[in-house]
Amino acid sequence: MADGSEILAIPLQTFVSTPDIPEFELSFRNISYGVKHSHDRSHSTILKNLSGTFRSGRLVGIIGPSGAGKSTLLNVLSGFKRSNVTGQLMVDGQRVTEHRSRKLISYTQQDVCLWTSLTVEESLWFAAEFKLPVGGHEEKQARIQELLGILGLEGCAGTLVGDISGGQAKRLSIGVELLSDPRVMLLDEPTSGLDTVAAFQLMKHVKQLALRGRVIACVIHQPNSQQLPLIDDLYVLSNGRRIYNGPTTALVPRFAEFGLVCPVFYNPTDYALEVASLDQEDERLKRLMLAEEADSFHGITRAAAEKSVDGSYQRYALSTRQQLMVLLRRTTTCTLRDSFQFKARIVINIAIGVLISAAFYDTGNNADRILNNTAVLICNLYAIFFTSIASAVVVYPRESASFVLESKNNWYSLRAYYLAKLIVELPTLILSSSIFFVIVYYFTSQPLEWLRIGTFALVCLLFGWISQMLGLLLGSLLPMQSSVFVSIIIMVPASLFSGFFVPLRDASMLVRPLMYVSFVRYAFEGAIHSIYGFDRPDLDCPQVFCYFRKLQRFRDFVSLPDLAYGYDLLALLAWNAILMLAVYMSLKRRIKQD
Ligand SMILES: Nc1ncnc2c1ncn2[C@@H]1O[C@H](COP(=O)(O)OP(=O)(O)OP(=O)(O)O)[C@@H](O)[C@H]1O
Repeated sequence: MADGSEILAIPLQTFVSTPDIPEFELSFRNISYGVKHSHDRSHSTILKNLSGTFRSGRLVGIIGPSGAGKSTLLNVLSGFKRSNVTGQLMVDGQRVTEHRSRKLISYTQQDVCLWTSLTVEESLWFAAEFKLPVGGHEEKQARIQELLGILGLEGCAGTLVGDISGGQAKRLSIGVELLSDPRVMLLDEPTSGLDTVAAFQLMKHVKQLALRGRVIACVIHQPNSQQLPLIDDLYVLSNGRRIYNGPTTALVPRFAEFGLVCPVFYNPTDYALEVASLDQEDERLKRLMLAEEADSFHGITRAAAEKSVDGSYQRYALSTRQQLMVLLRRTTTCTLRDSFQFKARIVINIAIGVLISAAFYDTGNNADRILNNTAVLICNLYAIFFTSIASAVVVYPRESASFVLESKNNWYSLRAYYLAKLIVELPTLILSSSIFFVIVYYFTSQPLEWLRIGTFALVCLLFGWISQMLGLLLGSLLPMQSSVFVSIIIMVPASLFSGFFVPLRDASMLVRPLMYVSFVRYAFEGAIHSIYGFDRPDLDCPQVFCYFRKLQRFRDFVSLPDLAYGYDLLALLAWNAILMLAVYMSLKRRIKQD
């Protein structure tokens, strides 16, 4: 890859200037967006009646003070924010509906959301598989190589995304969007966090993409004197209102018309930021805003507002089955490569299994230690719960952010993603918990009968799946810190009403309903049935007298109804179904959420 000195020496004329997309214009009219504050139910308008035009082949810089609404504008134009938005989006004067805009416009957010266990080239490959339905292997390979060249990523093509620099990651996230060849690219602060050389290098690549005939608009915090010549047009925002939309070179004279005179030798964008930061009551600024608003009404025709270019629309490039196959391949690659979490889960399961076995060694057939053996069963459930929920809660928030972004950019459907997720999670759960299960079952001397092993394993599996789903639900709803906290809190009432601490028969009328919904109770009861039900013969008694030698006494003691294993399974299955549906709904809500 070129170093900084080379880049700075590249004259602008060397950029590719032949557009490969016919000329067009993206315009938006009267865009307003408001939010309702949840704390005091007040309402504020973030974007106020914004209009503007971005032309293909030109690089547009969106600037404004912090909080002016730059990111919000990109979110609205890209369709990422849809509720509480009014206004129109048009291509060449024809209205574009929401679905169509998703196809035309790609949006690269400020935070890079990439799969760190894939290499740069693999990231582009998987994106190509999702986005380019037609074309064989060679064609995709050629497109990827071309993109690696355009974005200056050839040197790190084989490097894991987790190991590349911030600038390379930003270029890769642009490349990933470029694969589908969007006509409009919106970039939110692509240069943030980069040094001046890397920022210029990136802007140079972006400029080249614009020159190929796309509309490219990017939020830039403060373009420096190197970057400024690359920016053809500016869109300046002040407190959610437009104060300029036009060629960079015409900004200073335009402001001067309103008595806002840019000092000589001043960077015009610095001055634009100063103007945008003026008191909103400043007469010159008010006049400028009014004039801009009046200008923005020009050019909109009734015909333009009524026509639509939606036409036939296919949201995804692949069928659901094809999406599922690519998702499974990607997840498997990432899981195998980033095996730390999986290995850690196995090691933790073995360690806890050994600890429980040491503490309750050989209790299984001893009538005198039957209460200890009951503790083995509940400890077993706790271990499964925490190891299953913890991995989901810790890992999922990051993964779900990537999923939301890819889903909003129409890579694949929620259905395909969710199915792939479930298919990958199940063997992980089975493998990690069966190691633990075998250790504890054998060393605590539980009965070696297939019926009991099978029924107990089934209870553990269903309980583990509930824990995993609960982890995914929390991970998709809450930030990591909160979900870890909530996952621990949930276990307190769930175990209190498990029937281990307070048997159902002793529970007060107030507590009973809670026991009937506690998934830990059904798992615990199912485990007791497996181990002590199904007409198990009397236990060994190493003492002179063991009260619980006769197992019916123990079953009465724990108020275990006869023949209830099936009900326990049904209850666990119902919990699983509810949680799986809840995870699906919460992911659906995440995609729709602004
Ligand atoms: N969902 C929301 N709820 C409440 N306020 C919001 C919401 N979204 C945006 N805002 C407010 O809208 C304003 C504009 O936010 P936005 O992120 O678009 O600003 P920006 O110009 O991109 O700022 P910066 O340069 O600091 O990133 C801010 O005052 C922000 O607090």
